[in-house]
Amino acid sequence: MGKTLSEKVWDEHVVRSAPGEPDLLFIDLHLLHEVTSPQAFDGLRLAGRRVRRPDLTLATEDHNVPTVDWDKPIADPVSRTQVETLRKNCADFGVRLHPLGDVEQGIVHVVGPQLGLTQPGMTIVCGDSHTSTHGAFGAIAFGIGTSEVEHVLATQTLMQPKPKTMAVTVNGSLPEGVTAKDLVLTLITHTGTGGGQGYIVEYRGQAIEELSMEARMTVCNMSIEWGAKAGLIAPDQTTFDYIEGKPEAPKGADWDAAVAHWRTLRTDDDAVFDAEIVLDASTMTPFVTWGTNPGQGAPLGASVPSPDDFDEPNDKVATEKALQYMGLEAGTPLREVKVDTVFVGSCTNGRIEDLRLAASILEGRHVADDTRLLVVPGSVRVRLQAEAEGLDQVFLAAGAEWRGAGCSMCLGMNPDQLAPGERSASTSNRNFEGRQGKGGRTHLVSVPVAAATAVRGTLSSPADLTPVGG
Ligand SMILES: CC(C)[C@H](C(=O)O)[C@@H](O)C(=O)O
Ligand code: SF4
Repeated sequence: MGKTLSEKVWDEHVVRSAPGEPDLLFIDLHLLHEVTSPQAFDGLRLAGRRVRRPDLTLATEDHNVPTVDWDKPIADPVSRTQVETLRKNCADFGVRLHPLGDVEQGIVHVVGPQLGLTQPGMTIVCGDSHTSTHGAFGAIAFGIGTSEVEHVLATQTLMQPKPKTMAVTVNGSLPEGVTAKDLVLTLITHTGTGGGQGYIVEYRGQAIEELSMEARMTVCNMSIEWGAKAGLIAPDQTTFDYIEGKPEAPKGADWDAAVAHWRTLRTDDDAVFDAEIVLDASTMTPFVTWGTNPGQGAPLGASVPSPDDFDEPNDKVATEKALQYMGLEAGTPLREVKVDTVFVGSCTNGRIEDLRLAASILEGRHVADDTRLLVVPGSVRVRLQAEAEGLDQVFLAAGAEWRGAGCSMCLGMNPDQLAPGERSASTSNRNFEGRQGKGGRTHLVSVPVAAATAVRGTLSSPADLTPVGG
């Protein structure tokens, strides 16, 4: 019997396997940030150990950094301590760090791919659940806890039970204006937030093959939001073209050898998955969340649901609770929901293609009165590229705030936060209670929906906008 893609990558990394025990895996790339690494380094210090493979370890500052005044000392004492601790740890242990102010600084899941460090067939870990993003390149990539971070720092290996395999096959093509974000939000509402639990998921099918690398990252990013251990996509020409020429990509004969190997990283025709979900992309529409988990979503053209719309008692209760927190009334058309703040950014949708798309919609238009738009590049490189293309000028002319790189309003660990009761349309990946600030209300949306919502002030898609000059 053949093997699935994830089984191939897994098997290539097993250092030790014994019946009834988790496998010991070699880790090709270990990414670090300021939030989940301090105790891990403390553990090394206590045990008198060094970092086993600093050459396979990379750190960046992203969660606690401000997106304005980044050349000044960090004002918040907790954030400042986190960042300073990372700097000291990286200096003490010889780990490469891209700090605030460095041209390679940014969200860890944006930085790895843009440096060409993220490559097909790798095992990649980070003390961060959205490490699944890197699966877009055909890597097994997943988040780990702080004690596991310590283990990987010390040994460059990790104990892991082999997950089951699932295929998500997305047939057909996405309609014009419908994005990877709509696809993955649709999937999560279909499966629920626990639907992927215990599985490594391979996304495949025509709609997935047609996605750009950055759009594939958007899909894989949200694997954890439906409980999957990891999500990956078989590497193809789109993948190779994206990696080629990146600073850390293989060069010359090494490149040819790498691509030859990467071409073998496909699920064999006779391989069997433990489970499969089949979706049709051609029926998908702009999709937004109305609730307090990423699985509480609906097409933008629908109305806020009522608890009575659900059969399961748990779903009824969850809906009632979510509507109360979100300050929404059942039956309200989603397009009438008024939004205070729009956030374009995060490791889900903070890359250059996202900013180009947002700018293409905002060009010649203005953000609605009483609405605030924050555009936050996922990395300094993304910021500089956007500025070279004049996208910053489009954002500023539209009345948006153009910020520095970081996680920003994706989560309330830095100054970019919602006020209690404030409502956002956000291109990030989590809408939990308080995620963007205590009492804040989050609607997860695609980039086009975010941009159109900023212009109209209510949840909208570009199709709702009057033509520029019209
Ligand atoms: C802070 C970090 C551990 C966390 C994660 O694991 O994902 C964060 O990045 C998030 O998105 O919630
Ligand atoms: S952008 Fe958001 S989801 Fe991504 S790593 Fe930062 S906090 Fe986590």
